[in-house]
Amino acid sequence: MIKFDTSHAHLQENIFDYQKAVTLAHTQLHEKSGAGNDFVGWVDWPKSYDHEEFERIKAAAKRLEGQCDVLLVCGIGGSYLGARAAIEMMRGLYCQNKPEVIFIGNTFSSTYFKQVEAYIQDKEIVLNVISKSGTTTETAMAFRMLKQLMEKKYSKEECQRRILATTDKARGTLKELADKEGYETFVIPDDIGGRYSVLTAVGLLPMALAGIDIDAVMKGFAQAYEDLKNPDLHDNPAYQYAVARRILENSGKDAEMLVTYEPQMAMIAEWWKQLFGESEGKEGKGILPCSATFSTDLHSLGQFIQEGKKMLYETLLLVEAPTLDGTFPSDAENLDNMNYLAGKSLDWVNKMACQGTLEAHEVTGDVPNLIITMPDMREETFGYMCYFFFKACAVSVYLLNVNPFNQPGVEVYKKNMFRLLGKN
Ligand SMILES: O=P(O)(O)OC[C@H]1O[C@](O)(CO)[C@@H](O)[C@@H]1O
Repeated sequence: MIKFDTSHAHLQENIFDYQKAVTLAHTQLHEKSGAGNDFVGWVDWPKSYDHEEFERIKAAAKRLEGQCDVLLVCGIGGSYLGARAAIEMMRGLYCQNKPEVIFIGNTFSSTYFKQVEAYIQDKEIVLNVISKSGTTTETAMAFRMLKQLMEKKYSKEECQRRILATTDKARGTLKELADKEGYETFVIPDDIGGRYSVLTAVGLLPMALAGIDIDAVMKGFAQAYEDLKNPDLHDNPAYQYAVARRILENSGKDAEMLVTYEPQMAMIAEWWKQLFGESEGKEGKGILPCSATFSTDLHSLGQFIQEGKKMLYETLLLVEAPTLDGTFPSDAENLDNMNYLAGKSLDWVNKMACQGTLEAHEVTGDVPNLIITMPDMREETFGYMCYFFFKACAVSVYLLNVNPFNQPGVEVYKKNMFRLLGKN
């Protein structure tokens, strides 16, 4: 379903020379014998996920269908990015179906919170708070304020219907609070870290509440599990991508720019940045993950990519069939001289821009390009793509001799912040 192409990357080593190291990384993942092996629950999740909970997610979505104008999804990092990436990719950015989805609890910005608060005042709302620890400050602050707002607006029983908590199965502040208040709870599994959790309740509940067919998402996820379970590099595009990254790094590329040509995929890039950045960026190692949306950013970052320091390579995340398309109209007067495009499809123009840019960057600019192609931006493809990136990331990071499943560096800012906030 996903195709991977290195023919524009000018790799200076042979991918297949890495077979031994890849087989070892694959075995460590599947046999849970590598670094961070407490957090590899996602590897078998397409098969082993909790089917009973999955049905509860669908039931909650059905129960609340048509009852909210705005779905508030309160979380940060791995408890936020996947759900947003999924919903934006599959629904597009100006979806007219209800509910509107607003993400909150992912910033300390007072203006952001107050504007959302004012915006939802007269709207029917449902709130899904998502936090494994329950103590993440951005999320906990927003949740307290939203909870109070909802308690003013709705009865206790109605709050119990409209507030859903996704958290640890047994412990933690949020689990205790939810049980005490009588909210329905959904589980973030112990052995799946935040950035690998989008196809647990963390992402599936917001997706289902937003009207997305999560059966189809899980079908694509399971398909990827089958397609990518062979360690043979000839048969495994995710592992080819994992190796290509290391080869490009060996040739002096310190940054990987994930490029999409669809604005509704911009959050996929944000999700991908956390996945690779938190998994790989430690012990002074790693490729900096960054992103761009073309052609928009060709009018800003394009200059640097074309002629700036040769420190980066691009990974194009391309889509064969757009969700919607149209035809460019002809104009009798042609005052804007645009008639040369009359009758062409809008997506064809986007594809030609991509082709021209690839040639400009690769050939003239000497910037290697890896190409990942997906058939569309629909449910099955989303599920498939998640597993593709999970496996590619974990194996790529194992090849670097780094634990892909911890994030010790994230705690440093928190310590300083808590000291300044007077938390003991
Ligand atoms: O679900 P929680 O505990 O609120 O954590 C959210 C995010 O915070 C981090 O721990 C980093 O601070 C991420 O790894 C995680 O995805």
